Amino acid sequence: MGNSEKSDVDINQELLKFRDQIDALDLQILGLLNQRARLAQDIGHVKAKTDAPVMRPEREAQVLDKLTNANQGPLSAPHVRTLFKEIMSACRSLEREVHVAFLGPLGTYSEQAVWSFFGHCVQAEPVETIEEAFRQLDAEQVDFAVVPVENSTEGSVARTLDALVDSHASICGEVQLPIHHQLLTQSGSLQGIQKICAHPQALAQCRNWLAQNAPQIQQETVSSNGAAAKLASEDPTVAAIAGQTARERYSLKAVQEHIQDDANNTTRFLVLGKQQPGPSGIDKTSLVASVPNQPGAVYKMLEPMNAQNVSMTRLESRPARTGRWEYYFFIDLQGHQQDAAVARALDDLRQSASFLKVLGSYPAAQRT
Ligand SMILES: O=C(O)C(=O)C[C@]1(C(=O)O)C=C[C@@H](O)C=C1
Repeated sequence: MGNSEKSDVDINQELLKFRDQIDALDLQILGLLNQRARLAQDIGHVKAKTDAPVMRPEREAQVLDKLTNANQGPLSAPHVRTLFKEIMSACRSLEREVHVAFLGPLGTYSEQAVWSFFGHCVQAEPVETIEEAFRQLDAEQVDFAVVPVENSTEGSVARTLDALVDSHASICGEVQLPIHHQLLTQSGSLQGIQKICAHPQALAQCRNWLAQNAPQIQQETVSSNGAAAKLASEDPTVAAIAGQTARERYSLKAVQEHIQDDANNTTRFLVLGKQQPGPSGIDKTSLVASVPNQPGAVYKMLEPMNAQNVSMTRLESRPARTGRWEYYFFIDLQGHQQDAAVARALDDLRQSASFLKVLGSYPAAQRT
């Protein structure tokens, strides 16, 4: 007994020694962070003279890329990205508060995408529809809007693609969010639960898990994951399927995490704005084109990318809503529109397309 008491004292002394060193380092880090924040304020004053945008997605992507390349651990690349994203978010907010509309309500995966892209020092404002997010951006009520554009199991979000054709917004960034559904209740157990509420897509994505683990509980569809979590927070007999942001926002507990049937379920979100980010070195360009309804027209449309050796990462068609069997083609290319090869491919495409709109060049999403 004497021995174990002694070793407890030893362990405490060892911990104290390390904690003293951490305390000293934390003070140094704090000093450095405030030096960094003052530099960001200086940049903010320079930008204010010309009304230049505060948020620079290409610069933030370069900062994160440089730091993850220089990182020697033991922190992982995602740790470094997460920490420095929040540091830049705080520094940016000292220049000016950035306002972002997202597809609400609170607690949706779109809200999670906002935090993932901008960090937590932004003013995030839920809106009811995708069209309203575009409208607020066009009316300059917000600086950016975040909307879903495709899911790895459910496919494209048609309303986002349609709105992109008419809007003046440009794509400034993207977020690839792994969708990890959780079963949430007030107590963290299924005892006394009478129904499970979720968005229809979430129910579909958890079908097998629910059949095996909660076959007797009634299921009810609601308009969003956030709405489901809100209901669960108001009623102890309701469980919700939603994500981590909803769990935190509504103080719910997880009965089980990761209940989606496909472990790689991912949703891609677009960050829309009024600015055109410059090249970051790791960019993508999105465009929408249509071609005359003639034999060989689609082949001709794609030929310039082949000729210029530009990689195409996505091709998606949508009816053009003209009633004449015409289609819009949504195309993602690797590279920035200011890169020589991409610029030449776009010039050639302009010749063959009956309609071409470059939706934006922006830093490609990196894993966090
Ligand atoms: O470099 C800039 O333009 C800054 O405003 C500084 C900073 C940063 O904290 O590093 C902050 C906001 C921008 O989005 C990019 C970077």
